Amino acid sequence: MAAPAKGEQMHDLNCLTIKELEQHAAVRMDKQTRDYYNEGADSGSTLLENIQAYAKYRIRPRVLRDISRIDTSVSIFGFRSSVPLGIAPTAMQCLAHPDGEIATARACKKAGMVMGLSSFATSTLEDVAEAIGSTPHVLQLYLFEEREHSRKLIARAKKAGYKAVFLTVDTPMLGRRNLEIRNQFKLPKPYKIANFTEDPSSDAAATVMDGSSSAKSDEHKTESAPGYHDGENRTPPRGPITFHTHAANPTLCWDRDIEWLKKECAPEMQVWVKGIATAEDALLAVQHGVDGIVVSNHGGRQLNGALATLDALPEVVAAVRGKIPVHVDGGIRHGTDVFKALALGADFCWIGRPVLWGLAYKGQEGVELCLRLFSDEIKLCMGLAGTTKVEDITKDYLVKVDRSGFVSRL
Ligand SMILES: Cc1cc2nc3c(=O)[nH]c(=O)nc-3n(C[C@H](O)[C@H](O)[C@H](O)COP(=O)(O)O)c2cc1C
Ligand SMILES: O=C(O)C(=O)c1ccccc1
Repeated sequence: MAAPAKGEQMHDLNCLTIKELEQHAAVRMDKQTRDYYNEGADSGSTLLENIQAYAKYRIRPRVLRDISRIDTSVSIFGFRSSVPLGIAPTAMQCLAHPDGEIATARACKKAGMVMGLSSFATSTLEDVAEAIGSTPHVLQLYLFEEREHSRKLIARAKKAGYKAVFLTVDTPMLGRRNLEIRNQFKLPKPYKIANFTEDPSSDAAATVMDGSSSAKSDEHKTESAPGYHDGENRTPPRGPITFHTHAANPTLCWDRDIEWLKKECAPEMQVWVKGIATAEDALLAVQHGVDGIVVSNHGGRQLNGALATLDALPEVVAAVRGKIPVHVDGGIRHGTDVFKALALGADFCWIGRPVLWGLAYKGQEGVELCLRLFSDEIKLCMGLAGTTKVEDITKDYLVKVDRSGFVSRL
């Protein structure tokens, strides 16, 4: 770390960009972790397009506007977030660094940024809540077919002060990730899927703890059938029952499940849906009274061939018409990406992999660096584009460049 001269910012001269952070992380992670974190589903084209979509837009900078006071902050969950950017929930952060989600929580607290915690975290939701203190935190939820697991998790989250539940809706089946399959990905000892270990008799705990096929899988086959809600006595997937089988819930549907979740979460926690990609589903989300939407394709890890999230964003924004907040994640690697997403109508953005790379690079310090790089870039972009307030970032600041180089106003 270079010592800052007066009035200068602190830089890590070995790591000045998120691209460099990715490169440092790549050589520090073992192959299984690197592949699990970085890959997308199938050929990975949606993962790539999430990133490339940002290059289709260019900024129209305005000048001579006195940008000496730039305010990058926004209100979210009754809190003033330092930037319009939060940390998306990603599973098993202890694979990147032993401090895992706790390091991420501490870095978020320092930066004044909201954190999403995965249901499949390697730290308990209570420990993460304690580490982040009064900075808002939300719990990502996979609604299990065994409702009791979800009910317990929701009750714990309420007690620990989580502001919202983000129901992940893009995993009715798990996307095909070929490197994960080839590596026979398993959570190495001593790490645990921390939120499900308290009740060793439960299916989820028994199967997520070691990720392997065991005597429990046979029990699961017979016991879990009543967990399906369509009345059919279907057989759960064959083969090893792992936490992957539990994350994917093919029975999820709007009427029954959103109503159930809203009742369970009220009044303390909001209910958001994460993984909306169309105007039709955005309208359904509004009709079902959810509190907010995250336009997401799970970082290109689910349906490969799905639209890049930045390309899905405008139709969602148009459909929602300001009735509820619309957030976006996927492929955000620069401050200018955040600016472009906001200009296209997003209220807030989230980053997934860059935080994992920060963790792998230097634990909490690496996450702090990641968040600082984004914050500095957002401020610089706003200033150079001629904006001093986040609310002022509108589509007037963007043009779209098509493949032949033709530039059009939005
Ligand atoms: C390694 C990894 C694990 C993830 N785990 C979860 C998860 O447990 N729950 C969830 O809803 N999304 C999960 N996501 C998706 C992220 O929340 C987010 O949508 C995505 O990472 C955003 O794309 P980005 O990585 O390009 O920023 C995961 C993503 C990655 C890369
Ligand atoms: O890897 C993922 O993208 C993910 O969401 C997940 C997390 C834990 C278990 C299964 C899937």
